[in-house]
Amino acid sequence: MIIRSLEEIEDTVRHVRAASGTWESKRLVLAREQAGFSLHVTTLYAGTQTTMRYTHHVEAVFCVEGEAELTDEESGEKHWITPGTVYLLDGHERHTMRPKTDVRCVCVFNPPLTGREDHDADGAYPPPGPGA
Ligand SMILES: CC(=O)NCC[C@H](N)C(=O)O
Repeated sequence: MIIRSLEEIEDTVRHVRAASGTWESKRLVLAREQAGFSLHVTTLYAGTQTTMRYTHHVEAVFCVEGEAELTDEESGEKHWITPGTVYLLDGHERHTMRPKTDVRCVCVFNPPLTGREDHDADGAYPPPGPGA
C-alpha cells in the first residue's frame, strides 16, 4: 500500500507547473507505481485558456472546485464544468478549458504519465516509453 499526500509532493518532481503558465499538476500516482493509470490533482488558473489534445492518452477529469467553460473543438459544443462533474476524453478530442475561477480537478490518465510531461505544441503528451 502506498500513502501519499498533496502536501508532501509540493515542489518535488511530482509537482509540474506548465510552461504555458495556465495550470499546475500534482501527480500522486505515476507509471512507476504500476497501477495501470496515473492520478493527478490539477489546478487550472482563473482567466486562462488551455487547448489540449491527448493523442496518446485517455483522460478523465473530475471537477472538485471552481467553474470552467469546456469547448469540444471538434463539434464546437460548449459545456459548463462545475464541482461534481466529470468529462471523459474517450475520443482523444481536441478541447479547450476556460476557467472562470481557479478550477481544481482530479485527473486520471491511461496509459499512465511517467512524471514530468508538459503539453507539446498540439496540446499532447508524448506516448509512454518502454517500461512505463
Ligand atoms: C484539465 C487538464 O487536462 N489539465 C492539464 C493538466 C493535466 N490534467 C495533468 O495533470 O497533467
